[in-house]
Amino acid sequence: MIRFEHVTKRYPDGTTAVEDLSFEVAEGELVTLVGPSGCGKTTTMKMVNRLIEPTSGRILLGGEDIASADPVELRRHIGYVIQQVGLFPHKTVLENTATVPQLIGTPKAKARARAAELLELVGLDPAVYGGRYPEQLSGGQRQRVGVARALAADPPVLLMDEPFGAVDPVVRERLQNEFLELQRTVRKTILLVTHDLEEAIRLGDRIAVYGTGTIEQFARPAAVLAAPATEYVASFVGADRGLKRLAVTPVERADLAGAGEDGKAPTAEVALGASLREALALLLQEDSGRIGVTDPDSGELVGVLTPEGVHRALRRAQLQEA
Ligand SMILES: Nc1ncnc2c1ncn2[C@@H]1O[C@H](COP(=O)(O)OP(=O)(O)OP(=O)(O)O)[C@@H](O)[C@H]1O
Repeated sequence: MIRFEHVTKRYPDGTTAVEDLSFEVAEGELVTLVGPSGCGKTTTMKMVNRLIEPTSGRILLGGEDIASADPVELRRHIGYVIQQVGLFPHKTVLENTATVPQLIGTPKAKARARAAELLELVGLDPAVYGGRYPEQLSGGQRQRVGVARALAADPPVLLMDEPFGAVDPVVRERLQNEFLELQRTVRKTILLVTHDLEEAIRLGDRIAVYGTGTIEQFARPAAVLAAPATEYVASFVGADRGLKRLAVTPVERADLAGAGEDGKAPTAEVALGASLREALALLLQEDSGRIGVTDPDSGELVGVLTPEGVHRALRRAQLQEA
């Protein structure tokens, strides 16, 4: 869907921001770009909607070279979410969200109805928040409006630059979870920039770990944690990658013990597919040392997870990635 072919960007002062970059984001995939400050993440992203033009190489969107597209037309198909959100201060939340559809000619009533739906989707009741101005919202709520606004024109592609950067860690984690939930429904092709490895791991279907101006490793989060491609990536992911792996390893049936072996129904539950981290957090609060695991579709109990199960799951993940 988005394809970089040998893309280099050199700024007029001679700074090489990215060099010979080649990678691809599949349709409906969420790829996170992670790396230290100044490594070229934002430059990479801004070349996709032509806010920055590459020096050499080309970028294809749905098979078409974007260099031959009209930049304004191009940007209509690409939602853009930035950390400072960039809401219009003198417009209400509803008006802000309806801006792009109206710009592209959607009748006002229809644009507003769609905006209300989207606000609902990102967890803001339009009846409560629709009439407010941005300054009357918390940072997290503004961030959600930013996401709703980017989705309003229903673009197939979303670019997100540190979209959850401006909020505290607790709100951030909640927004990330909500966003993943949302992505399950909307299935956009997303390029998301972050300097936070945890965020990259939690959100990305695949991660691009940047060194200076180049991608050191492009792989699934679990693979980056299990087998860092270079010394640099190993030091970037750090010594606690065993713990980070909890966040990317799902609870599977094979990890479970039979339900009701001791006749007592578990008092806490997670669904199959939840992360081990989530499961372990619950497990640590349970005196019984076990939690129930349910089928995400039917809600039925399919087994229980114990500390041994967590251990088994981690071993399984290690073996799979080895
Ligand atoms: N207009 C410009 N002119 C010259 N150099 C630039 C320009 N914009 C960015 N750079 C340089 O290009 C490099 C990559 O910048 P970029 O903004 O892409 O990094 P980043 O990884 O997004 O960083 P951060 O996480 O701090 O936002 C940096 O060395 C930066 O100083």
